[in-house]
Amino acid sequence: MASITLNNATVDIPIYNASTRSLKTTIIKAATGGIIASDNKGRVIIRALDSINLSLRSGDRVGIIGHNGAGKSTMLRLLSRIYTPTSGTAEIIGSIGTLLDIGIGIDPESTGMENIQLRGTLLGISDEEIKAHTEEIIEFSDLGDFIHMPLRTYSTGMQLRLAFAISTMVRPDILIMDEWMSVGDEGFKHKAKERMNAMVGSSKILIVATHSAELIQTQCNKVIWLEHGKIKMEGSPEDIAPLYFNSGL
Ligand SMILES: Nc1ncnc2c1ncn2[C@@H]1O[C@H](COP(=O)(O)OP(=O)(O)OP(=O)(O)O)[C@@H](O)[C@H]1O
Repeated sequence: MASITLNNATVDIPIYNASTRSLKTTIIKAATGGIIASDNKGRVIIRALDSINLSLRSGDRVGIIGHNGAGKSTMLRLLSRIYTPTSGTAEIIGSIGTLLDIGIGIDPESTGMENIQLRGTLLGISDEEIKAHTEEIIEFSDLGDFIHMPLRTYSTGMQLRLAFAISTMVRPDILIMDEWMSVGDEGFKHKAKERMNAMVGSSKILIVATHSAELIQTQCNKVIWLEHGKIKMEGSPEDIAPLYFNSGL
């Protein structure tokens, strides 16, 4: 079973080096971004998500759309448990896998082998699971003996191959992605697509933030349209996508 329940979930990001005084003149709301405000202690905050109510169940394949700064990445971070709500609640049941910033946690001075361990640990994967997948990651990334060399000796494409192979080693209940990942040269792209499809196919809930109408039409059965940190509309791709993509945003 996998489920996500957000109840009036709000995410405020405190900004420590901004002054509230200069904001008093900013009456007109910016066209993009969350709401700039001050909290009850007078500190400047950005309300990136504002009172979100959401209920997702197994079988939901959700596309999150919205203009720049609407709150999509913040939503992905909240659903990945990177952020906790400032107020309201987020109940997330099921194992979570993310394909966000796949290069994070990759150390250029460490070897490929060491990076499998480092990045795997950062993704919350147990030592046993990392060990069980190591051979398969080496084979999939096609790095041969380079796996024993420091990452700074890899080309960008080689680094991406390894990062991708590590990030896709597990099959989570809830898969959270920032756009569709396309990595490597033509040969690798094909393999990577198959592996992505397998990961997406076995996930119970898929959440992808995207600016692509095609991705929404082909992969999603639900769309959430965010604007200034709030849900503006929620519904089927057939209903929501034309409204959003034809709105000139
Ligand atoms: N680390 C941060 N510090 C301060 N403000 C932030 C931070 N991250 C996001 N914000 C603010 O939160 C709001 C939502 O940002 P978010 O990155 O979630 O938007 P987005 O919809 O993913 O945008 P984009 O399509 O441009 O990536 C914006 O107003 C942004 O200024």
